[in-house]
Amino acid sequence: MTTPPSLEIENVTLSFGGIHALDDVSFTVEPGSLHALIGPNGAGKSSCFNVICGVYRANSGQVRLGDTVLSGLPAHKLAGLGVGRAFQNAALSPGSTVLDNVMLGRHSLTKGGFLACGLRLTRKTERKHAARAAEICDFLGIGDLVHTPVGALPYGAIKRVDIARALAVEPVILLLDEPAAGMNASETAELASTIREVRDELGISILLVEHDMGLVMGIADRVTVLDFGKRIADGTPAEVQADPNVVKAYLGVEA
Ligand SMILES: Nc1ncnc2c1ncn2[C@@H]1O[C@H](COP(=O)(O)OP(=O)(O)OP(=O)(O)O)[C@@H](O)[C@H]1O
Repeated sequence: MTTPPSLEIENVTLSFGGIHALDDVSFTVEPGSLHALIGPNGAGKSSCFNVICGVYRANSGQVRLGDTVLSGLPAHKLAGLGVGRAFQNAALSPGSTVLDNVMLGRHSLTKGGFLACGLRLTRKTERKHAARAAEICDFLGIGDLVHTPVGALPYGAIKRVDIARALAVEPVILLLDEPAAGMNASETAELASTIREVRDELGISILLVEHDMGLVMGIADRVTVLDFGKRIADGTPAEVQADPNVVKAYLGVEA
């Protein structure tokens, strides 16, 4: 297993009119680690996620994966560079099967993509990609659902399909935006152990953007905390939990 490159977020600033969504934010996702980005409502987590995956362009600062500068690249280029991402509102095709949705993630791995290749994609190649997509579904515990339309699945399974699609690009880093949003307690606990397995068994670095401090504290190696667009803490889960600035940001009171 080769060591993945680190993801560097360096002095990133993002404004919407007069609102500083991100104010000089820096942190590093170390190779093979599970790094959580947390903060209260409006702290800037989604803005940061969107800057990293090319949806928003930062006013200043840089995002790098190893030596590759990601800032300024369009979102669709990132998959080919080893960045997999799953969104808060899984943008899946509900009428298509689980396997067909996950196969869309294989798109970036074929020269020019499936659409460009059209009929030139050989059956053998397609079978190879379908087998890998099914293997990823097995890994995520949805292997028995590959022929089920996504629209017929319970919410927890839909989120897994979205993660499977992100893993189908064979990423070196997986970006997860509030994957537990809308899940019940047992779905959240199962998801937490799956995320841990992605790190431990696949060796993929993970950036987990999450509102819920409770979820990340048990699984993250390192935690960055944002509040009002600023980085207010960065450390191990125990360090940030004991940080008075973090307690104040979450509870609105001095520790
Ligand atoms: N597209 C936008 N246009 C204008 N302001 C925005 C936009 N997106 C975010 N903001 C503002 O930027 C700030 C950070 O918002 P962001 O959604 O990144 O926070 P968040 O930490 O993800 O919050 P939540 O946990 O509520 O999703 C907020 O003040 C928000 O109102």
